[in-house]
Amino acid sequence: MSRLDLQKLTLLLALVAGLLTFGNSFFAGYSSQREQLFEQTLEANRAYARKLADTTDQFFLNSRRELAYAAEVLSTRFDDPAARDSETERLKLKSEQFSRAIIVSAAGEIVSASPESTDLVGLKVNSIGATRALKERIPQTSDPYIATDGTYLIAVTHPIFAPDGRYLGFISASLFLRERNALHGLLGVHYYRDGSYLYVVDTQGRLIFHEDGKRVGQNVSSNAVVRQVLSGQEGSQRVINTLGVDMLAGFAPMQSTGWGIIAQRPTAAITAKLEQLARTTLLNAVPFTLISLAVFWWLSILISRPIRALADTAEHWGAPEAASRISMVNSWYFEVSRLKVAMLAGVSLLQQKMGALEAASMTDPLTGLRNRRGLELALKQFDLLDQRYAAVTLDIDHFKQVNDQHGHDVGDAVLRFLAEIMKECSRPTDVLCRMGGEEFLMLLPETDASGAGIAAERLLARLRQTASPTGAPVTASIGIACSDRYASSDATFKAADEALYQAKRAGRDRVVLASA
Ligand SMILES: Nc1nc2c(ncn2[C@@H]2O[C@H](COP(=O)(O)OP(=O)(O)OP(=O)(O)O)[C@@H](O)[C@H]2O)c(=O)[nH]1
Repeated sequence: MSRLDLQKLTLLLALVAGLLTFGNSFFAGYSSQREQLFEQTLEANRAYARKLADTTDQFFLNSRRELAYAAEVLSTRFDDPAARDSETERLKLKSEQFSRAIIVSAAGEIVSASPESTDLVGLKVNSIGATRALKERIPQTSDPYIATDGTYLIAVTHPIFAPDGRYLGFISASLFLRERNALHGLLGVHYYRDGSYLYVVDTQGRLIFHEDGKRVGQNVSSNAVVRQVLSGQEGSQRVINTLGVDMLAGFAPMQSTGWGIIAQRPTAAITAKLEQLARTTLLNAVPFTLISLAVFWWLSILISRPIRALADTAEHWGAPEAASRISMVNSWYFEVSRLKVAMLAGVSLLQQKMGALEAASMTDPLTGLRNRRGLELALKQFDLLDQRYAAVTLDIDHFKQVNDQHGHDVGDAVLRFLAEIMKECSRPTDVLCRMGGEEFLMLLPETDASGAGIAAERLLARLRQTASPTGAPVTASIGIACSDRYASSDATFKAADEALYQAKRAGRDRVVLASA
């Protein structure tokens, strides 16, 4: 598996951060919108239930007034069949509010009915509603009951009294609950087609009105909302309905009858709407997300590029061009510029140390002159530049005696002393080496035999004139050979050595030029 680099890492971090932020705000927005919608729906349903309760109350008030008027008319004409039929007819047909209108005598006999087709006239009433009306003799709106002819209804009744106070009977207008009735006109048109509906319960919690006509008559008093509205409360509540559906219900009681009106909307309808909204929001967010990703990607490249460039140079710190490669990195932000400065310092330190080590490996520790490795490097450079040189070999005379007479330390000091004299008597371009023991070699570039001879004589003269660490001057013998006369550097050195040997044999303290 490839290792994660900074660019991928920054991109990944940006992605994770972006997703978390987006997810967080998305879900926070979603939840708060849902709560808000729930509250709005609950309040709308409460207000709607209230409005319908008021409208329905008004309907029953008006109905009572109508009946009161009819009772007034009939108080003096109760015995007139035409008058009775005229009132039932008016109530049933002209108002078109009621399913049926009847007049019942004080003896409990139906004396007029509209529509006439019902053929009720002459029947004795025995239903709960009629019995109660006959007994209580007051205007009232009944709870639902099954009428004498088996119809499930509610009835608005008004007693009829003669002017002398004699009870004559009552007039009744009824709504057939299992048929289309005035309540449908008042309540039936609901505003949503998403499972929202409303229903009306009587004081016992039985359904008087429901969009599903088959449920009329069913007792739903176990419903928490029904219990509240029947206790006279108005309000709203999230509730699981009798069929197990999660609903947002608003409810209001009716003043005139004590019934309750409940308007409700399925919670799922709102959630579905919100989910649609969420999908749209997500889809709308796609282009923005893509643009953000592209920007993040571009930024991650910008941020990681200098770090990567620095990391690449780190693999080649030892290389001579490392410093210049690091310098070229575009350190456009603070951290990278700090890192770059630190790396440059590190590289320079490393190269110094490496240079020092390299120099040490080519230097004779006692004298500070080049050793054999140093000589080889110098020869390579001469070869590269095709440079000729004069090889000057030098050996201290009777050095053994120095050691013997003055001790090894003084011998060392004499070797250092000679090295200093060699440096003083040479040019910066001359290559000065200690070949081992008390043997030295000088390469004088672009110098011919006579030039080298003059330089060697000058050095010997200087030695003769200067007191060495022994307290007295030391002398040396020198052999010279010029490279242009020999096939190789080895041959040149060999020739110079032979010349030195001749100088020793000839009595030392002298210069001998190799005879090629
Ligand atoms: N103090 C000191 N002595 C060294 C060092 N290297 C070699 N020698 C001594 O140098 C002496 C070289 O002596 P020889 O090669 O016999 O020659 P010489 O005495 O210089 O005599 P000629 O060369 O013939 O003039 C030896 O005694 C070595 O011990 C060194 O690094 N320090």
